[in-house]
Amino acid sequence: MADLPGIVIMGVSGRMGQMLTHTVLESGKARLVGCVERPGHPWVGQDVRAAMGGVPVGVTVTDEPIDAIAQAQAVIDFSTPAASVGIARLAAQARAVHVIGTTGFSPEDLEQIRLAARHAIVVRAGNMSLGVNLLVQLTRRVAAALDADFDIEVIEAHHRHKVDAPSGTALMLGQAAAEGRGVALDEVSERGRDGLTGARARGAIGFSAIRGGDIVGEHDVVFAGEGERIVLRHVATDRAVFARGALKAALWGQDKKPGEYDMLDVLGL
Ligand SMILES: NC(=O)C1=CN([C@@H]2O[C@H](COP(=O)(O)OP(=O)(O)OC[C@H]3O[C@@H](n4cnc5c(N)ncnc54)[C@H](O)[C@@H]3O)[C@@H](O)[C@H]2O)C=CC1
Ligand SMILES: O=C(O)C1=N[C@H](C(=O)O)C[C@H](O)C1
Repeated sequence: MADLPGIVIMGVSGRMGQMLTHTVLESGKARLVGCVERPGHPWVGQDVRAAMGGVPVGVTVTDEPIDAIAQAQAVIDFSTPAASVGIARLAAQARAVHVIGTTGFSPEDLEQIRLAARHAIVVRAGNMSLGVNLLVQLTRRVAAALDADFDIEVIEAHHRHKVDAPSGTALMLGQAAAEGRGVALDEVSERGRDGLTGARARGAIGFSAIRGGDIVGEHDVVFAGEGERIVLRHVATDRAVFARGALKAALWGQDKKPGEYDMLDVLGL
């Protein structure tokens, strides 16, 4: 047991943090060595599983990520962009694999993560599920096979608490569609249509977002032509799919060289 990789979970009280805690504790493949929450959170100072209403496991939630990460081989981080950028620096110093599931990064944030990955193994993906990463590859292939007579739209739906849009997954899918088509996403992306928008631009890749209730995560990539339509769809019904992918990434990263990787690397897709 002592030789299994030690994992720290960032944002442990969150929807993903709690799912990750169960996944790591029950995996038999890794040890839970630390749990981090933001300063002032009521879980800080409590045993993580007791805070979740279960039997204590001997891991106390801390708001001091440095101490936790110093004894870990990997940090699994589904928190906020600001927290993840800070942790990227600490994980790099500690030479711990940093698995980043957080979404909603600005270009400046991504540059900070890229700099940290010069010294550390970073695995970052807007979606860690096997199904979505397969969908990314399918999207790239379909977009490469069709020309701009087929309009591409990415539609996503998430729970009412989600704070960023388009979702990280929608951006991955849009990026794959753009790559398949041989264009730069920034130049063709159409977001937030409202009012007299004018007709759709040929070659645009559109994004729209639904927010409501407890939807875990649903993504459609629509290729709409004259007289026919192809719809590629992924529906997540359980956050365990993201947590399993994140743990897989943490284990996969143990023997890799510093650099920025994604789930396509981890899954070999
Ligand atoms: N890549 C993927 O497969 C997935 C990514 N996500 C992303 O993961 C992120 C988190 O999602 P949820 O768990 O639903 O959100 P959440 O809001 O339930 O959890 C975030 C947690 O991070 C904590 N946090 C904030 N600042 C912190 C700090 N400085 N130090 C430590 N903890 C801190 C919050 O207190 C909260 O408990 C979002 O960006 C979401 O889009 C979510 C699901 C799957
Ligand atoms: O916030 C979420 O919940 C999710 N976020 C990720 C995203 O932004 O795509 C992944 C998943 O869809 C759930």
